[in-house]
Amino acid sequence: MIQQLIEKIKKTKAPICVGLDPMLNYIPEHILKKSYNEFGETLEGAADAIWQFNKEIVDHTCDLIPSVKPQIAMYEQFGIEGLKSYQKTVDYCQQKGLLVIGDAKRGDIGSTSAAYATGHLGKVQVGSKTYSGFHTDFLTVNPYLGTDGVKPFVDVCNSEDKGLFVLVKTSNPSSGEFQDRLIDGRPLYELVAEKVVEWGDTCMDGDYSNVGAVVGATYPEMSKILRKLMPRTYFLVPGYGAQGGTAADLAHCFNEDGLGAVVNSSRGIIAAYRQEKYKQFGPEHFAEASRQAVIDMVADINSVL
Ligand SMILES: O=C(O)c1cc(=O)[nH]c(=O)n1[C@@H]1O[C@H](COP(=O)(O)O)[C@@H](O)[C@H]1O
Repeated sequence: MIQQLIEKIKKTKAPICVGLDPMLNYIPEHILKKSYNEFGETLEGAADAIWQFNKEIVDHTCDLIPSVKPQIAMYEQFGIEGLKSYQKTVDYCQQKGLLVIGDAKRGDIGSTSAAYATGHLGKVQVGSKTYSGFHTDFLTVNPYLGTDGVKPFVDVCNSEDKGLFVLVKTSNPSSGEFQDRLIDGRPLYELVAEKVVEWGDTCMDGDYSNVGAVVGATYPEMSKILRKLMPRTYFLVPGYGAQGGTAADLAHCFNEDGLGAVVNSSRGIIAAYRQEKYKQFGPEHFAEASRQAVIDMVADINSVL
């Protein structure tokens, strides 16, 4: 699966994914009004609004990008109706030729992880039939429970040709509370990185592994070390844009071949029309503002490669 992502990155010259993290307060009034008129101010109305919003952004950016990353929490907050919009978004993006990184950060004891892996990446058996639940191409995984919590995801990657991004060093301000703690003189994120390499060795797809790592753009010194520790691991790099990460901070996440990382921006793209820089588009043309923000992000990142 990682080779499919690499092919699309090479074709678009855009090592990015657009984070589809819709919040109602980013959604322009005209979309909200239409959905509320049809479904009322209900969970169904909200779910319809986030779907319409996503669809327009995808329509305006899909020719420029290789991948998207819907964050499931943004959908789950609207219950089942929200999850239906998550599913519709995944289907639509895949129809448009995009690879979908499901951001669900799952991980549990082995048997429960196996069910998560089945639901998000694999196939479930129902009597004589099999079905794909959310059928995303990649999934973010929390490694806190250790190898037996991660292995079921790796197994599904091998049987279904899917991919993972395992949290190694996250972008948030408190990430160091646990991740930077020294164990036998070494930070925990390095030990997790070594495990990710070990898990990934069983799941190679060409030069890179289908088991990738999440490495935040907000900790550039650490990404430099991690890039060396994990030469054949693809990085999903969140934290660019809204969280303060810059192109200069990203340079170390890439290998010398210009590959090795896919940079996410969510609010910076989907809510671009609210930024001073893109205000001229106005809320009616929010998706055109997103398109321009994608063009600017790609140019910015390519300038450091
Ligand atoms: O796994 C992730 O994608 C993730 C890991 C991390 O360390 N930091 C992080 O921000 N994310 C996600 O990346 C997205 C960042 O959104 P923006 O800050 O709006 O670009 C959100 O969906 C986060 O949940």
